[in-house]
Amino acid sequence: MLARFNKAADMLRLSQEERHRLSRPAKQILLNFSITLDNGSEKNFEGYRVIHSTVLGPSKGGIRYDTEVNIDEVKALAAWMTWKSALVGIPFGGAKGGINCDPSKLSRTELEKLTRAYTQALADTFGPHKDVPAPDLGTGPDEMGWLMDEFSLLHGKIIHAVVTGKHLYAGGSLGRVEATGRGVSIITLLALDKLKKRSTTTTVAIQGFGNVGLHTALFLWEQGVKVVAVSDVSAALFNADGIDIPDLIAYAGRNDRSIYGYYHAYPILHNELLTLPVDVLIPAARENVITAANAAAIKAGIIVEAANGPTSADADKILREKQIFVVPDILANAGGVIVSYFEWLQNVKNETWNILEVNSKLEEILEKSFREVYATARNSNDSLRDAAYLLAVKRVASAQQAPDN
Ligand SMILES: NC(=O)C1=CN([C@@H]2O[C@H](COP(=O)(O)OP(=O)(O)OC[C@H]3O[C@@H](n4cnc5c(N)ncnc54)[C@H](OP(=O)(O)O)[C@@H]3O)[C@@H](O)[C@H]2O)C=CC1
Ligand SMILES: O=C(O)CCC(=O)C(=O)O
Repeated sequence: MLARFNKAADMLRLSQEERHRLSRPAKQILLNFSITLDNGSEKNFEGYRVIHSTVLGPSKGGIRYDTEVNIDEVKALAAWMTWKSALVGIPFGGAKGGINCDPSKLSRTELEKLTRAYTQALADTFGPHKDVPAPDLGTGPDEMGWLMDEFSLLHGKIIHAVVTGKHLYAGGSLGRVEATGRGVSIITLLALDKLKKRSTTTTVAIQGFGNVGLHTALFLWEQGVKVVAVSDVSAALFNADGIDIPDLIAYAGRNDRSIYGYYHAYPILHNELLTLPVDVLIPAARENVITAANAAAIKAGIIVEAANGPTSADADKILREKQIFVVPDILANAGGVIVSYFEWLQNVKNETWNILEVNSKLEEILEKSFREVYATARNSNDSLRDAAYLLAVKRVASAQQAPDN
């Protein structure tokens, strides 16, 4: 994050003071709390919430339940949220949170206790006009619902707008569950169109088959794009004729959400997926999967970063030399936070929008943002990533310098 930020700061000729103010988080919270497990024993957890910036509005960003989450990761993810919201022009700052845990090893009751304990610890930090969490890796509508419920109990009234990504019955928005994947698919099609590479034979490989990967695969499949490879932790699968995504989703639904053992595709090695000869590679799982070690072997002409931070800074240079068209995460996966903004607006104004309204507004914002980033990159002969950072950092820096701040 810092390598990319510093490049934009150089281009904008920001002073050392401005760089510090913009790049360092406004607040970092490290939590330590325990819950009673189903077997009666106590278990201690470390939790995090980092508020990177509130310059453009209340801080906004997901909560991650994962064994690899740590304060440094959350700091980078929080800053990415600031640049993402600024880039697509929604009035939020950036934040991120997490709990170091393995959600697959916790029961539903334990996950609920964990989420409620985390919310209690952050009851003074969260708030509809202060800091508004959302789902990320390892969390979803259940966790967001428990968070909303606990926060409301602590404040003695229902407060829907404290969190987004909730179930519909708990004040969620139509279209939020699939928003990030829908956004990734919109951006992928825009990139293919721009490069005149969209055809009936366009092929895509997707790493990750969770919320983002699954919905990206589904929407691209619906548009006639051949999804030839997908993976989760348990397996990586390939079918040169294209995988029947609805059939795979149904299979995973019967198989504890795992794609392992699906019989209409061949198992391949996880690393192989990243270097397949496809038109588009979509990393939709974790950070730092495209590195200096494998970047030279990538054969896709387009990479659409659905995950946050999937490409390491030293891999960027190699991808640029190979003239791979990389759509950066802060643009590619912004669909989630955009529809989170719509959910927050509906909650604050007590409104319910229909799905056509949600999806058409989402598409409008993403198309405009893609056009802006593409034009900026062309004018300055920079990568889309440099252009996106330039636009985003400039917006936050100008707001910070404005007389009101
Ligand atoms: N949810 C959202 O709205 C947004 C998410 N993002 C980003 O998108 C990414 C994915 O998030 P999300 O889909 O919500 O998370 P989920 O927890 O829903 O899904 C993660 C997926 O990645 C898979 N995975 C994890 N590690 C690997 C690996 N090494 N190789 C292959 N697959 C792997 C998981 O497999 P398994 O199920 O087997 O564990 C799972 O299929 C993250 O970077 C997140 O920050 C960005 C914007 C918004
Ligand atoms: O929906 C949101 O508010 C944030 C989602 C998120 O964490 C992300 O975009 O990385």
